[in-house]
Amino acid sequence: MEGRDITKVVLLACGSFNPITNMHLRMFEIARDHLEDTGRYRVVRGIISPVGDGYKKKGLIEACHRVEMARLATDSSDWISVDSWESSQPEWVETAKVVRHHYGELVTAEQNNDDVDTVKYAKKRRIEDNTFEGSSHQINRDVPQLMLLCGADVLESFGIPNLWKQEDIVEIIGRYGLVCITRSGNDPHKFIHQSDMLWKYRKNIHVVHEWVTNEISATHVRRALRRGRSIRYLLPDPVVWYIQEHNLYSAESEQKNADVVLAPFQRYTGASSS
Ligand SMILES: Nc1ncnc2c1ncn2[C@@H]1O[C@H](COP(=O)(O)OP(=O)(O)OP(=O)(O)O)[C@@H](O)[C@H]1O
Ligand SMILES: NC(=O)c1ccc[n+]([C@@H]2O[C@H](COP(=O)(O)O)[C@@H](O)[C@H]2O)c1
Ligand SMILES: [Zn+2]
Repeated sequence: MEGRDITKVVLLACGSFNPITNMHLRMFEIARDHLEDTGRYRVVRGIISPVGDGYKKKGLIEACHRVEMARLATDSSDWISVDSWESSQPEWVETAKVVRHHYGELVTAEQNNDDVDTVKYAKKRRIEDNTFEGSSHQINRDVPQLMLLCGADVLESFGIPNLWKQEDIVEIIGRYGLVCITRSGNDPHKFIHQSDMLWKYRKNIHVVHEWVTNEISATHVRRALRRGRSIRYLLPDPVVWYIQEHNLYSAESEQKNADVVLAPFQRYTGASSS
């Protein structure tokens, strides 16, 4: 029987995955080891949620390809999977909403589980009031805790004006939790220290130091492809084959959205194109 004070965790990674790389997959493994090492958590699942085309990031190729590549990359994992809900929405979805959606799915799954498990069904549901920010929202302790998983560059992007709503950051970190993997060029501890808001919720931010620093980035992979260089061993072979088969990533695809303002800036400033 699992100890009462071990919390089940589901990790959710949001991003472009343009394309997915080995480092995206490593993030999950590193995060799971770190959380489980504390003795407080058991990581039961990892979800990759590729952003929709409406994000309008420069060089972002169609979601159907990014989702399929992420599926191929996670085929061999018994705990990481891909979810296409976010990418199939007609417009770009704020990350806080994506987190909310997945938490809702976990609650529904737990309720269905209760319905078929009569022992569990008879049991008094352990529901406690969530005291977060005085919200009346309830947390069911049987539902795993959902944490957003990201690299330190995403954490530092919280400081870019008009990119994130402050209340969204508070919700993601204060209500759910964040696991942040170090990335060279970023100093998440310093960033948290310098932000009063992040400092307030620092206990919900798990900074995971990656000692085997790995500079793989999707930008590097796309650049190598444009130059006809090998990308083998930077991403799983089935993803390499998929890219070759569909002739993805060219000088032309890198110009996609070049004149378009990134969706969050459009939404928060009213700007549409440059
Ligand atoms: N090498 C890495 N180390 C730590 N985190 C990473 C690394 N590569 C990607 N991530 C994280 O993975 C998530 C998805 O990132 P994203 O799809 O932007 O990949 P990327 O490699 O940064 O791509 P791009 O170069 O196009 O920005 C983000 O949270 C990002 O911080
Ligand atoms: N305000 C927001 O919710 C907000 C702002 C910027 C990026 N994001 C998300 O962060 C991720 C960043 O991905 P990239 O690092 O590939 O740009 C994406 O999933 C994107 O949707 C969310
Ligand atoms: Zn990135």
